[in-house]
Amino acid sequence: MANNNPVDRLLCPIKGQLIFVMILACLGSMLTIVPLAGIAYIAKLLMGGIGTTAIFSQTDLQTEIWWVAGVSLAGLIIGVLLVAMSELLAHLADNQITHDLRLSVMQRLTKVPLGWFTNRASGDVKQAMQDDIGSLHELTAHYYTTRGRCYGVISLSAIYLFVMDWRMAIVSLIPFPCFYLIFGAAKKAISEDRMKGFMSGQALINNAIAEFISGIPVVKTFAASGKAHKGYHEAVDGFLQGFLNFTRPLVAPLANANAVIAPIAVLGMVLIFGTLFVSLDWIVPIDVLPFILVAPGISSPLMLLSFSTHSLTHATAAADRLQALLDSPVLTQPAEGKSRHIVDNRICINNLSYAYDDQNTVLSNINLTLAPNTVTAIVGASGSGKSTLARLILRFFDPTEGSIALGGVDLRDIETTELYRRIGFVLQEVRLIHASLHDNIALGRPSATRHEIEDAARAANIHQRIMDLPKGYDSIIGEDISLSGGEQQRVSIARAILLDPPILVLDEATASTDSENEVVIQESLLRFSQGRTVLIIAHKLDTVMTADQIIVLENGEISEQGKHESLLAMKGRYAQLWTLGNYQEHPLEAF
Ligand SMILES: Nc1ncnc2c1ncn2[C@@H]1O[C@H](COP(=O)(O)OP(=O)(O)OP(=O)(O)O)[C@@H](O)[C@H]1O
Repeated sequence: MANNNPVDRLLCPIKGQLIFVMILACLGSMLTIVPLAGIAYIAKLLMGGIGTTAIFSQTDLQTEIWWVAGVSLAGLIIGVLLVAMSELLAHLADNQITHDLRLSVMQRLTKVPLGWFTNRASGDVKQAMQDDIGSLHELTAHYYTTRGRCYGVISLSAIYLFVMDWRMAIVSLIPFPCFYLIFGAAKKAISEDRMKGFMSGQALINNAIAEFISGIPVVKTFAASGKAHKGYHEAVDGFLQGFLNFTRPLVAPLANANAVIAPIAVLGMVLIFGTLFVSLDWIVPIDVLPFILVAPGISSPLMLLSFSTHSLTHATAAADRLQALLDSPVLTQPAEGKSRHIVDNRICINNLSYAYDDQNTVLSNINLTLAPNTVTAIVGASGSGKSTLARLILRFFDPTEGSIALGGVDLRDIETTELYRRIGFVLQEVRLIHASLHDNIALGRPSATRHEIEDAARAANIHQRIMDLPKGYDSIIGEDISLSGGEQQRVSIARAILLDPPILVLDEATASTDSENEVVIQESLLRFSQGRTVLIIAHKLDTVMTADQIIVLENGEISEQGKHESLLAMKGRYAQLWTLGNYQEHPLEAF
């Protein structure tokens, strides 16, 4: 049966190494017990135990003591070396898996549909790439060696004590099962409801903090009313209550459990029962020494064992998220060569429907052709599905029903690189990278000359703004310059223009631009779109009134379709939107 444990699946490539480091750590820590046993043995020799005076001459006794001391020292040195080696190998294994995981996540991210990113905050990806891989470090680099060391110390100590005297071993080890009894009872006291309350409180507070930080300007504006902080306060109070419910039943039992196995408590047990057994003549006083030396040393590895389960819980949650990321569905890539059948730059949308989830169909039964050399505009109320349609043409997602063909070939049969070589796009949400303005514009064509980049920037009406900067095109975004939303859009328009694609999709490409710049950009886009297949999504109807066809979307369906004049004459939804927008006829400024 396949192993579905996310930790096991993620750590599978280094499982062998982890088992090996665990065994090394176990052996190493066992050897560190040898000096304690050696000390006890030497003490017994010196005190005349084991009938030594009878069998050892003075010289033999000295030789025996040197031997034992030598073996003890060797045990200690080899033990420490083995433990150190296990730590080193665990960190090497961790480096390997971290490196491989980062690469796998990156590779996966390059294969997921672009629409995947619209559904996820970049914070999620950052959490997986940085925080979750960091949590796995606890597991790979430390958990297995810690467990190995603990098992080694506990098992060899117990065996050694039983070999020394089984009765003393039993009474010396009694505190340790007691620890688990008390600790186990405490864990049972935390019902699933309490655990859920604590976890959901934690999630609520995380969201509240994120909202609080992102909304600080608003919070400050409304702080006088005191209401703005309410959500945050409620989340904090809720978390506190959940935290108290969760921890209250734990505090006392945990303190008791820890007290029971504290080294001093174990030593107390050893001394009390040692005295008793000596008075009963079951053992001689020197027989208590191994228990004094070794039994208290079991406490800390036992505590470490119980705490190390925390890192396992943490790592399991992290592994879950990472595995989900690695299992994200990828965009199916067609067999090579199908793109060769693309005959022109015509886009045909056939009976297309799309739903983001099972319940809500966002687009239904769309039939539309975007012919080469024409500009098609999509208008409609907010939420009518305009951006979704644009994203489907860009293959951010595949249609739920129906198909989109480019030059007679289904988009699903066109390799991604070929698709984006043919279709350029400028979307509402602009993404610029932390690099120079030159590199940002040349992102899709790194071989472009400075002259070509400047021409593209001129067409997007951003050239002069860039030239006014002290470092010009070499200004690093985010370091040398902070661009406004409109300026960012103009940089991304320059980027699309430089790519020179035969098909262009513009989704509110000038939405953040002021009216003056908008007119200039619309004019340059108009020049640029000549001879291409262009799809424009616009909120402002007057910016697309000269489009070859205007599509009116209503609740995910095409309600009207035609040229500006014929749509106005229909006196339908378009005419209504035109009247509501109080637009003026000024065709020169439009497409
Ligand atoms: N990633 C998504 N996941 C789920 N639903 C979505 C997603 N993106 C959009 N929607 C929903 O799909 C519907 C259409 O959204 P879309 O963004 O396509 O509309 P729009 O006409 O472009 O709106 P606007 O003009 O405001 O940008 C809306 O109801 C929206 O809530």
